[in-house]
Amino acid sequence: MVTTDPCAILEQMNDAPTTRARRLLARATAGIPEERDPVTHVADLPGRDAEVTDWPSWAPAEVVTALRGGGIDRPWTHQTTGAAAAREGSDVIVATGTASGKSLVYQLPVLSTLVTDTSATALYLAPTKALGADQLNAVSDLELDGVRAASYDGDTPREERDWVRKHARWVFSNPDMLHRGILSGHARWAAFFRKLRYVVVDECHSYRGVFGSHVALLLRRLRRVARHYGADPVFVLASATTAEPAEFAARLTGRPATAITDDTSPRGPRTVTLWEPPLLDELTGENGAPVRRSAGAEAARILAELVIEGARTLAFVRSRHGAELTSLGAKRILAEIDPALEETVAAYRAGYLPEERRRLEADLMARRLLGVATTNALELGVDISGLDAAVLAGYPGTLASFWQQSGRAGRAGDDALVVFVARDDPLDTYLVHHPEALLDRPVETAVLDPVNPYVLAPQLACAAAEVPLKAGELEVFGGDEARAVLESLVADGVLRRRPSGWYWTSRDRPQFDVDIRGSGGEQVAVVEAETSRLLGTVDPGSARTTVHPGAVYLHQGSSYVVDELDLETGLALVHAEDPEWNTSPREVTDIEVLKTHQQQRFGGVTVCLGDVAVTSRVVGYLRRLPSGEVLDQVALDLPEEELRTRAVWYTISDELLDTTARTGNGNGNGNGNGNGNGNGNDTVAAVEPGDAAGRREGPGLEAAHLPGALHAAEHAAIGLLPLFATCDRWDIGGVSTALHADTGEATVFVHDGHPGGAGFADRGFAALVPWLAATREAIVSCECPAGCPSCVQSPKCGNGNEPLDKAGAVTVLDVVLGAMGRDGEHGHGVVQAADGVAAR
Ligand SMILES: Nc1ncnc2c1ncn2[C@@H]1O[C@H](COP(=O)(O)OP(=O)(O)OP(=O)(O)O)[C@@H](O)[C@H]1O
Repeated sequence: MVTTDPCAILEQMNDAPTTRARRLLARATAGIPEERDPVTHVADLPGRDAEVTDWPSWAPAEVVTALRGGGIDRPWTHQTTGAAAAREGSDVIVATGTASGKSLVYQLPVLSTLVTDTSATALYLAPTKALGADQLNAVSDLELDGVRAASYDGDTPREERDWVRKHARWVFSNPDMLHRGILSGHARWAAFFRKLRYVVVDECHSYRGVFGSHVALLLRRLRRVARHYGADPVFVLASATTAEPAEFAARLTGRPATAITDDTSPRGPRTVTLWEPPLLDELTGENGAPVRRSAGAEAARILAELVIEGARTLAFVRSRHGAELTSLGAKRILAEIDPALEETVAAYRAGYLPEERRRLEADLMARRLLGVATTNALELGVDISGLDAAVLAGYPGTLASFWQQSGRAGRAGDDALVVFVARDDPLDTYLVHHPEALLDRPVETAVLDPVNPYVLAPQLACAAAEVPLKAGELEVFGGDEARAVLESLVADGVLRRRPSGWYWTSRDRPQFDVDIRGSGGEQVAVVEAETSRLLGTVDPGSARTTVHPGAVYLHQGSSYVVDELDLETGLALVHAEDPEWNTSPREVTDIEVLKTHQQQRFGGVTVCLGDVAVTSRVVGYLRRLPSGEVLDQVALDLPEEELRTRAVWYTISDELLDTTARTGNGNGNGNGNGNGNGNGNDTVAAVEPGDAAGRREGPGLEAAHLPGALHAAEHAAIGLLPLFATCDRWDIGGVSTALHADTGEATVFVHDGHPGGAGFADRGFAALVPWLAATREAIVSCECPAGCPSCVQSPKCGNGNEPLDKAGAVTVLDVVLGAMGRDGEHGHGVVQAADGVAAR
């Protein structure tokens, strides 16, 4: 409506967006009624000017000329500081923001050395083949004489491999190839190792969890083999911004490193917006819970609006399928407005060739493309920056990724918009209502645990097969832990102990049986029955839940349905089919405490960290529409499985529960049905009927509500742990019970999802108070009446999210936090340990 009232005009002028980012935001929210305003927070982050310096005098002129020709006129200060430290022989980790020129920090010393010492060699490792190919192209484009950079990965043709081994001086590879293709036959690489001067570990923050633990041991193996040939290479690590980079580098490589964290690259100002999609009136989810519009659908709408404004935008979506759907959604909206705009939107996911990535980068730069919906494939190492906007559909799992993705937007001198759209889960809900947890917190350090015996055992076997292990070498592999693992390897006949050390005796190479990306054991092959094409492999531990008969399996954007799962032969047969539903397994689970490593008592609350055995059986699956609507449940009969891992748990004594019930501490009037006789992974464990009944009464945690309250508290805690440990909610599980046989009390367990653990439970134990406080906050800040996916429902609940008692969960957490807070000394002891490393 046009107004002529001068006051109103003045007001409108004051309200009018002043920056481009604010104008884009106004466009994205235009037409949304105020009562459905999805924006929960807007923050304007300032920009920064570059700090440039001169090229170091030690860099040969031809190297400087080549780099200048590649577009770098003068280096930024942090680049020369890092490069100089590496040049002087110190291991370096450069942990600075997106597009801050980390590549130059290793290119400068490596290229300088290769040019001046014509026999020197270097190794570059990337977590993905695509990134390795991109970085190789960047170096090859410099056209420096004699550098002979070449890739050695799964795609390198056999006939080229010989040439690379003999002649390449800078080899671009990945951890998988280093493990299977280089270290396993290192004698053939003797000349390369003898002169190895640098090892570059790019995007090293992605080495976390079980994979990170494997890579940490792999890098120790690499150093040993290099030493065997008389070389002692300098390690240069590049990482997204991370907390405690020096400590992380030391954990990853086993040796101290100099950290470069002072980012002197220029950065434009950014407006970061937190966005919570509205609850839908027309749909309900599991157990009648309200559901929100999906983050992907919301991102499609925002993407379309920004494209209309001519803003170059990347939308990050968590799954490949989701990225395709978001791109399609945006195209559909644009087609109705201007068919020409439809062509400016595309989807991008992993598996694209380097040339395709290049084309995409070029198209975005030339504005032939304006909007791209992508998985995190465009997060690592790709040379796309300076965009107008980034939309993040769902929290990418770590703050490092959050900043990495949002850093694609913003160039010096021009402001950019970042929109974080919450998915319907507790962590995202928490974050959009607690901007400080997203915007003001230091980036977390990556969690890995190189002394996990399940990782250490196969890695030590590989190490011994490469070069017999000597007693003096064990410190770097974990000292006592390594000795214990070696003893068991000897007892099992895997290794032989001789006075001079530990020897691998078989003719076979152990590397081929050790999957560094999995958690051990034979992978299950997913094969299309009709064509016999191998689509991919699945961890043995997750095969029952991801490729059970009837499961919908997504591969590279295509959908398949599983016909048969044979666990003995490790084979899942599938056929191409794209049903409108997805599937989620139902399981029953039991947990047994094997050993308690740490225990703290706080009055009636006890918190523990220890080893557990989790036994689970998949008993069926739900078929669910993308809207969340459940179609039906299908029964399955699969064998039981045992997982030995680490867990953190808390117990509440009967007395404390009785007090709570009597004093009405908490309102306990949720909707839990308290049947308490289901059990499952991430769910309530078996409870004898009536065991809790009769013991507890009152308005607080009364018996009938207790299983649902514990179950809901457990779900929300699983959802929030990724805030404190760099894990995904799918990396961890949980079990809750009103009476556990081993603890004798009401207990909530949260456990690592991998054999031996990956350090996540340890992290949870160390950060118990802030973690449970955030869990409580996530529940109370959700507006739903009785529990929904944004707070206490879990997408992977083995029990169909029953029973769940939202209000009871708050009471449980109040009781636990109250007890820990009351017993101040101990309580604080635990909190302080929270910032420590998750080492054993
Ligand atoms: N000193 C410099 N001056 C100008 N441009 C530079 C400078 N250093 C690097 N660049 C350019 O900045 C871009 C990003 O560099 P680079 O890919 O090395 O950054 P990065 O920190 O590794 O990025 P990512 O966060 O994607 O890993 C490249 O196009 C590069 O050419």
